[in-house]
Amino acid sequence: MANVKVAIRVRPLNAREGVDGGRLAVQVEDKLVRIKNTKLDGRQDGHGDSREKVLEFGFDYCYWSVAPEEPHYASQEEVFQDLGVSVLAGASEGYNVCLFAYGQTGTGKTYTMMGTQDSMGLTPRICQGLFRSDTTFPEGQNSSRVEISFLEIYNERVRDLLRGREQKKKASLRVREHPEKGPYVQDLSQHVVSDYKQAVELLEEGIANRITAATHIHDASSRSHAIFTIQYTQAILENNLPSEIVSKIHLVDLAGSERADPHYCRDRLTEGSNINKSLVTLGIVISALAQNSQMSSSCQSINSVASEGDAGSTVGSHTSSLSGGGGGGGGGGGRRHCFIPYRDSVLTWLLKDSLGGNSKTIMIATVSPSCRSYNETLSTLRYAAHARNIVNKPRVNEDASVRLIRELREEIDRLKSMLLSFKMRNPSPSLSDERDGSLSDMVLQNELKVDQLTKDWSESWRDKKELLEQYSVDINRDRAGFLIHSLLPHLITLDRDVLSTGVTFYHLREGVTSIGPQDKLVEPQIVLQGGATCEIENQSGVVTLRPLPGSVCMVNDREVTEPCRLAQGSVITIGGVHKFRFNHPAEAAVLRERRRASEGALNCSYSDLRSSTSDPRLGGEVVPGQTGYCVAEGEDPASKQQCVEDQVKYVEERRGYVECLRQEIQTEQRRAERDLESEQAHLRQQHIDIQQWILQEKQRLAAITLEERGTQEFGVQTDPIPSPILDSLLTEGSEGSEEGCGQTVAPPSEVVLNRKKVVQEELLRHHALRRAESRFRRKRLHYQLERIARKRHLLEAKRELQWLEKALPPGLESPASPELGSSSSSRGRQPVLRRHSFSSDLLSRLYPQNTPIFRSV
Ligand SMILES: Nc1ncnc2c1ncn2[C@@H]1O[C@H](COP(=O)(O)OP(=O)(O)OP(=O)(O)O)[C@@H](O)[C@H]1O
Repeated sequence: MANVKVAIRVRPLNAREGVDGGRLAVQVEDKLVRIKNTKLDGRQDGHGDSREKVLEFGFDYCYWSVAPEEPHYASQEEVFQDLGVSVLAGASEGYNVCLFAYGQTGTGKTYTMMGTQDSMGLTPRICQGLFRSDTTFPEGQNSSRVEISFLEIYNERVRDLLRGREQKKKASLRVREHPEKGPYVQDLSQHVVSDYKQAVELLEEGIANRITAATHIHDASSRSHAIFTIQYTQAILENNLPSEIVSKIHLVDLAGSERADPHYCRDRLTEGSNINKSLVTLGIVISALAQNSQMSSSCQSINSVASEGDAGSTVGSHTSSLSGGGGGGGGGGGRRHCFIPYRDSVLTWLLKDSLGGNSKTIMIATVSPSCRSYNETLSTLRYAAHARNIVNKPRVNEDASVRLIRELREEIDRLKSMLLSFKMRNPSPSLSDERDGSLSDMVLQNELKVDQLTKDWSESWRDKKELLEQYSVDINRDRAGFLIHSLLPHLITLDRDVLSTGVTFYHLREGVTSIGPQDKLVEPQIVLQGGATCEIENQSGVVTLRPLPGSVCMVNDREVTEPCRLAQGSVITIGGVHKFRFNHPAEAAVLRERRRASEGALNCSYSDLRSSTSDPRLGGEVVPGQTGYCVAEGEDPASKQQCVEDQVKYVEERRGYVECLRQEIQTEQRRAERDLESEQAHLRQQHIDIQQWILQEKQRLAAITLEERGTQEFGVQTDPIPSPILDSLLTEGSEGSEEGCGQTVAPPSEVVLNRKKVVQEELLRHHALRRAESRFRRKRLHYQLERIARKRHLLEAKRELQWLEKALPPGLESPASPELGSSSSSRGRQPVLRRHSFSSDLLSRLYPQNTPIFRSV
């Protein structure tokens, strides 16, 4: 439980207030604020007027910021040292914290919360403090993440202040309520920041987007309530127990309350009435909460009344006016708890947790010292006095498992000390044995439980952390999308279900990742519905898919029955329904580098060369016969030599690669031909088998028919019976039986039954043959398409090689491949080639020697 802390800050007199001598109505002394009604000065004290001449209010902090030369002047730094530091302390302990500035328009809310160019306010100072607080824990034992969002509530609508320019005028965002996390703004942009500079840039961007306008009192009055939220997540390792605590810091700059002026334009009046409406709701909420808190704790109520002294009665009367008399008097007269109308305004709804909920809350009420603002200042002080009575229930936002482990550890300590004191009091073993034993058992049990829980939690934590380390999420500020980077090979689900909306990533770590249904004996790492099973092995970056018996696996729509190496971008289908895209970030990086290199070689050719050789101002060394190489300005001969060597090495590698592709195409072609031939032979054999079987069956049927009909003369054909003949046999048999049926109803004869069976069998065999034929045709087409794709790949590689060879210095070029022709060395001038930066080490790991890109299946 924690009361809302309240601070009062008195700003300097402004030009308007200073004209009539600048009479002051407010005084500050330590934690007391006195307000004097100067209108009563001329009258006899108290006579004929029930109003108090001087009212006194007690607060947690009072800041006098009227004139810097005064001894008790409170600067921005002093305010930060009290309020900002306690915000940071609360956040670092894992509490939600809210700091909000309330006050009449022009009294210094924005100055206090945001500050000016020369005088930083609380918000930027708190951001600064957040990025400094990493030193609280020993090195390497904690890490933190800071996410920022910034919104304004204008005319009861929520706008995202960090949505980029093009979306500035877009419709308002919706406020929703999560059953556990409470109210939140749907689609509000969150921005991960890693240093103070980024945080302040966001703050400035939001402030620039905020709606301000000139009013009679203030030239740049904020016309909206602004909520700057920092989500601060800390990962901590304490007593070997890793944990994560999350704290939300709301820094709120409310719009100023003001009296409606009929001379304002309609927009200004609507704004004003909305501002006032939400502030009145805030007042009612504060008042009702204060009343509830007082009822709940009579003790607290007495304390607060005592500390407020005379002001208590004033506050009490004001409560009823704010709450519309709904909750009875402020002194705890009502029996039932008041209803808190959080939802009556967007502001109170969003600040629900900060007011009476899970948050440590500080209110800073800003006032003018001038006697001209007596009424507004008094109203602000009463408002603030109410807020002081609100009791919140802040709790550390940590994982339930961590809390349980900590509580169990505390319990163990308690039991151990009980055991110790028991032993000390009963030194005789006979007396203490029983009790001692049960206590020891409890300690032991709890210790075992804690050990297990700590182990489980640490493992799951490590897994999660490892996973997070491999990913980085980039939420793009100005555009709608966001990007997830991962360094490990991974699968992304391609869901067929149109109603599925999530995206799932599966990391393929070093070793074997098993994929299959949950009901397997050993639970697979990737669980799929249905009977689909396979394994994917990642061995030093080489990822291989291994289908398991009884499951159909396809890679790029081609069925695989043997282990198959996966390449970047492959589409895998497991069990016909589960589709994934395979990504290999390291391989993709190498491929991108290659592409860039070949594009670079193509692009930076003759134009570079021409300029480097013809324009001496460029400073490139022009060597007759060797023009165009490594013409980076001022490069020394050694690095040029190195550059040329690199180029030669790269060309060699590419040549090997082209050769490897060519061989692979030939091997694949031979394999495909062999495969198709054997399949064709199989088909042929199948066809012959069917024919032979038909012949046998025909003969068998003829024999049975003859046997059955005895002397009846039925002609038996001796040539092979194709399917239509069997059909006619069946018809013949049927006709025969129909004839019989014309006279007597007899069961079908054995011949008829046999014929039917044979016909069915024949149909089945023909159907199987047709299926095998169409499979064969598909396979042939597939091989053709694959060959085309391989050839295209080879062509691209050859073209790249051609360019690279052309770029080699004369004398250095190795003999070009016969297919490429002799074009490379015959050209007069050579194109410029830049140095390539990819690692050949990585390349050889990803593409080990003799590993074909298209793996045979
Ligand atoms: N403590 C202070 N010291 C110096 N100047 C101050 C102080 N407080 C406020 N001011 C000045 O008073 C003027 C009004 O302040 P500010 O804009 O912060 O008021 P506000 O309460 O946010 O007004 P509104 O509610 O209309 O937005 C500004 O020019 C600001 O620089």
